[in-house]
Amino acid sequence: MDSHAGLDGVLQPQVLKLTLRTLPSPFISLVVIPILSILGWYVISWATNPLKKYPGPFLAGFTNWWRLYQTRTGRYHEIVYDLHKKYGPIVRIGPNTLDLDYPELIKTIYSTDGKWLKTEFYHNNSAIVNGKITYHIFSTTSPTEHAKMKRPVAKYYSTSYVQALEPHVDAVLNDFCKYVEERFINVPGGPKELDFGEWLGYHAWDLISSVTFSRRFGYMEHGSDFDGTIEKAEAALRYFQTVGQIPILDYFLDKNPIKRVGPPNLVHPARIAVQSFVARLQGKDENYDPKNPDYLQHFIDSKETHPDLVDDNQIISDVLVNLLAGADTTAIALRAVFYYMLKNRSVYNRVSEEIQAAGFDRSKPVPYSGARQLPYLEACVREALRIHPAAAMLLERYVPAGGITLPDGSFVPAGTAVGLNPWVVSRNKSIFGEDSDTFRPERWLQQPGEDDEAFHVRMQKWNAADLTFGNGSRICTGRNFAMFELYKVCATLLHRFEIELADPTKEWKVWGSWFTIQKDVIAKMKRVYGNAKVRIGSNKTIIGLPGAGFNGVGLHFRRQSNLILRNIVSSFVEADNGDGLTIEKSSNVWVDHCEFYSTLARDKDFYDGLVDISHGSEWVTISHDNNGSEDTGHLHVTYANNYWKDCGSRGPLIRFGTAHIYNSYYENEYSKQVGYAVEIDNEFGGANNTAPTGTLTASSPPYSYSLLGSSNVAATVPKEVGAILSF
Ligand code: HEM
Repeated sequence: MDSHAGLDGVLQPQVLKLTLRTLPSPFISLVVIPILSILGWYVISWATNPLKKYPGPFLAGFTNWWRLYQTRTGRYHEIVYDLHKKYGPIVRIGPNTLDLDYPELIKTIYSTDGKWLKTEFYHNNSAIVNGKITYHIFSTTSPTEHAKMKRPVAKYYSTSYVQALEPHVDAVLNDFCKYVEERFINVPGGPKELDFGEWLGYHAWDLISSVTFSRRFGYMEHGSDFDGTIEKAEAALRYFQTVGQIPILDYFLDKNPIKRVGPPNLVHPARIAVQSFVARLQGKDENYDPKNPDYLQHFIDSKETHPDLVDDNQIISDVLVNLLAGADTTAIALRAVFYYMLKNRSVYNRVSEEIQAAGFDRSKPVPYSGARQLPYLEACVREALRIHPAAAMLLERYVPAGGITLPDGSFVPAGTAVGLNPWVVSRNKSIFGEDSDTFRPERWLQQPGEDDEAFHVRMQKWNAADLTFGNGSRICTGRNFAMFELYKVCATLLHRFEIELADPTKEWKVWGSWFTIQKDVIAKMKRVYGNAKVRIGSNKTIIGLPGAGFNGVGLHFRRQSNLILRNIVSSFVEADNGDGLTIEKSSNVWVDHCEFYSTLARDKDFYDGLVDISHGSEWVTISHDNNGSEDTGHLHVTYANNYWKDCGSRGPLIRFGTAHIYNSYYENEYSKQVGYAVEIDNEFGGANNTAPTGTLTASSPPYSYSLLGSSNVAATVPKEVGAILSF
């Protein structure tokens, strides 16, 4: 007892001290305890979470920061695909999120019944309008709101409306070809490398703006992302995919009222959208031709048909979604098709042969109706979209009330975020075969020994597993337009050009998460010309419909008589095939309203002549033609109302003949050849006619003709020449 009492006496103050010490210091109460509580909460949530049974990265079971971090690697698509290889068809990629690889669930999860709602992942794709967060057709998660936005405009994305956009697509595609030829092909020293991938992007942006408001952003013309919009759009995508993993971050970063650090504003597209809308309403939109409808006009019309649903803000929103959803996606798809074709030379050769054999008119873009008749091209496009889908992240949906039992028999409760990732499902080996990681277009064709029925059933199964454009009520609105663009652009470029990768051993670079953006597709292009001499017999009339012509095909009229050639465009005939038109030992020829051209960038003998009249040809008339001729034969030739521009030499060279040249305009001519000439009422663009004077007089020709007066020639003739006739 004593000793006890003694101990009490000694120890008591120390116990008191210890008790005081264990009272929480500010550090403990402000830091340690909250951390421990949070950790405890995490552990309890983890331990009690019904998704605990599913495999996946350890950290992903605790926090969405795991997947947020993965979006910053640029390899998100590959990381998730590898996880499926490791864990099987179900991978837990967040505490409440499952990434599934069950193609048979596509119809259920991406249904049209409005029960499987998009998650808040999509929400940060929104803006504050009049102080309120406003979602658009892509980002709204409410089925009611979505239906209200989609109903007024859905029909304008149907095949028939899309096909009516073909003139826009043709015009942009023609200019794409022109720019590429001028800047990278017909250049001193021959073709040079171009960043083909970037150019496909410029094309996609200019095209989507053209079909949306009949005005191009101008990236092709500038040959660069001159206003930074393409880069900003990529930055906005990076924000979207990253912040989407923890949606609440958007309220702090973008939607806070103090300082916005959200995605960059796309000022230029927004400004043009508003300008075009206002000009259109005022009837002052000079870019718009009512004969060629565009989406802006459709959206304005939708306000008339659905005044209760569409207001001006909705129209601007529809325009902007078109631009932002329809540019990068189609650019990625185009790059994928070309890259894989160019990497696999046998595929490239086969698809090129198919297109060349189809006999399309080389002077125009391939019509969509023709491009859709090419089975191997279709196989290439589908295979490229399969192996490189533009969107490669989970298309998240909430499991509705009642939950879902997965094919492995496990149960997933309501409220879980689930979905499939197009990148993963399109490589599913049970659907696409053991070689699903390989680009092999042939898989889309009927196989030897596979009857029609079996092929049909296989394609149905593959189509059902196709998530390239999403599925169900939230399927991509622009998919018909995207496919229209893909077929036309691929067919046209393969038809007009021979394309190869600058370094076939080099891989492209892909930065992937929500979109799989590619860089470094550097190529070399050459123009594909017809490569033939075509002989024409006597008594023929060849008249071109508007735009018709021959590229690289030399027409030969030899030892014949009576030929009329009108309204034809002839270009780039290499010397081996003669000239654009060669007339030898022939008589009675009328060439009218034709255009002949090649380029000054190549040696003058590479393409040789344009129109060559020689070996005693007789009674030839060249009228209303654009560009040049050479080597006039020693009999009678009339040149009336022609426009020669930038001819390198011999424009024309009159060695032996008698030429009557009048009402003709020579601009930038470099002809140094001599001959004999009596010229009347011509315009030499400031230069002098130094040819020795001949003996012809104004009344010598055995026909009547009228003169414009030399001072009127320059202003009049260029407008009246060339293949401008319509029949
Ligand atoms: C190859 C090109 C394209 C691809 C691969 C593509 C892909 C997709 C995907 C996967 C979705 C569904 C997203 C989800 O469910 O989470 C989607 C939605 C959408 N896409 Fe596309 N897209 C393409 C071109 C276009 C074009 C050209 C337009 C417009 C002209 C467009 C407009 C839209 C819109 C408005 C949505 C939202 C639809 C809705 O929720 O009702 N897309 N796209």
